[in-house]
Amino acid sequence: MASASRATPDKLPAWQTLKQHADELKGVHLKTLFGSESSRWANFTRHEAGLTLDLSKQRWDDDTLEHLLALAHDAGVPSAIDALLSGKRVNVSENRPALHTALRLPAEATLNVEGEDIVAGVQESLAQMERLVCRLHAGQWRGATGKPIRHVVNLGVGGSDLGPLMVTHALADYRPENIHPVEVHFASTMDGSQLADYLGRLNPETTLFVLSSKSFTTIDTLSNANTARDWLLGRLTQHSDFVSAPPVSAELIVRQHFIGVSASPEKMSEWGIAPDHQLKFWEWVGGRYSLWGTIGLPIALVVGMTHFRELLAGAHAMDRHFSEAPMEDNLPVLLALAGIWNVNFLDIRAHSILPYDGRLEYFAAYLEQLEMESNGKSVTRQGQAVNYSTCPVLWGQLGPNAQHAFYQLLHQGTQSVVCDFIAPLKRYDEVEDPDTRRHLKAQHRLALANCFAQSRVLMLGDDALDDDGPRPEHKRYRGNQPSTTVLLDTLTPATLGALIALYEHKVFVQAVIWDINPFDQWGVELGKKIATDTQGIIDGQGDITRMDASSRGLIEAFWAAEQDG
Ligand SMILES: O=P(O)(O)OC[C@H]1O[C@](O)(CO)[C@@H](O)[C@@H]1O
Repeated sequence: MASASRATPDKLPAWQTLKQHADELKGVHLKTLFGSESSRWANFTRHEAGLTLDLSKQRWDDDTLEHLLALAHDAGVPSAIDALLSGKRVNVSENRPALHTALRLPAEATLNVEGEDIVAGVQESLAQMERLVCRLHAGQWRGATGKPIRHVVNLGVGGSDLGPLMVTHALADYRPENIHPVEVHFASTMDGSQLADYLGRLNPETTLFVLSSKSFTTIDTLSNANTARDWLLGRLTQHSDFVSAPPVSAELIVRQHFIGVSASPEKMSEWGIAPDHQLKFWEWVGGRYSLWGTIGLPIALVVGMTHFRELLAGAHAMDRHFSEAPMEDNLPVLLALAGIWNVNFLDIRAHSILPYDGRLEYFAAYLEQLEMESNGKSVTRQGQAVNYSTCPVLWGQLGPNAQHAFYQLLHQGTQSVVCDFIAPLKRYDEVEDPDTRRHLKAQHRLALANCFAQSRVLMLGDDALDDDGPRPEHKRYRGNQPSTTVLLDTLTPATLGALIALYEHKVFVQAVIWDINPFDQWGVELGKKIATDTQGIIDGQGDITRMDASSRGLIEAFWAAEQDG
């Protein structure tokens, strides 16, 4: 990481140069940039690890990129990349490394961190996960009444939910054949509504819960876990209409129906998870960076270990590129610099993520945590308030659906938004029936046509039309909205791994330039504490008169509703 004494980015010479350069470029429309540079596609597009990154529709030119690269250099990006990948304590507020990249190193690699090679431990944790996956896929994992497990419900939230949820959905086509069928589900919300749905329709005899929580203290997950345990105990320790088998002991139920995944084995044991059903990981893996290890158990259950390892290999290919490629060809660095340019120099602080592939339905939700929990910070690594913007507001959903929802604002709203379009070049080759394949391939072409059309209209506005006849103001498009397009050669475990790693490293490079720590999340702590106090007051154990009028009114409304029955 950059040295503790480095200047904040706004004090670096390249920052001032960029400010002046932005003043010159601000009045230049994107269509003009394209008009004057026929080589934009070649200049601003790079291909790596099955991904094509097209940055040509950013509102920048060759000089901009040169100045941004100087900024990255002055901010110490190359040495920060080394520090990250070699296991230096880059997470300064928690005084530990951030070694998610170690989770995807090849088995034969070594990585010495503070005198210890950590690769062997990582491989052993993957091997333990593989043993559990094999038992489930062989139908050998039996519930307390002796029936093979058919349903696995992941109970986790944030990084213990979003990554596995996103990847299992994206790679559902990669389910291995000829295995005992195990369906994977996710329940995250503390209100219990997702879990209640599963409890209403799953058979307790054949359902296994994975308690996924790095800290094993997250109330959302623990409250779901307690509900699940009571549901199992209620159904399986006594005779019921629902369960045919004779009652079994509570101990056996907890043993056979729960796996724990956490960095705290003590807390898993306290909760009652059997030691051989505990999958561990390390404090040096951040929650939102944890899908690559044992938190990825639901992924391995859906796609099998072979595909899971391909996911890791794809991410590792991006890690190597990140580590070795010169900055001007380095995809994560370039993606990060485009973001810095938009946020800090063009004042564009809204960012939309728009995949044109239904399999990437949860990608935006995943990135919302990755980017905003990492870089939604306003103090430097030395604890001083920043006087420049950091992470933009980031949101998104499937592009084709968003076209019918919020694209109106992108095209004619009052503020600039930068968009990331994401799509695979090839799709549906594996569909066996020729007629269905032909139809689906036509739908893929339709989706790509829309994807390419939208970024073009956002760029050119009215000029996307050949006919520029007079039209009323409400039908005008100003264009000039920047965008990035990421094309996957095809969506595979490997290219998905590379895509996720691309964004992880982008976030890191931006954090280095902004001089903030992307690996902590102190901003979520106060809310948790006040929620505990508020729960006490709701339960009648605290002093409501200490509260503000609004919060008091809300609690009293709840009490009144409870009394009404
Ligand atoms: O895995 P855990 O410890 O349950 O935490 C879940 C999530 O909660 C957070 O700590 C935020 O509250 C995230 O950073 C994390 O991914």
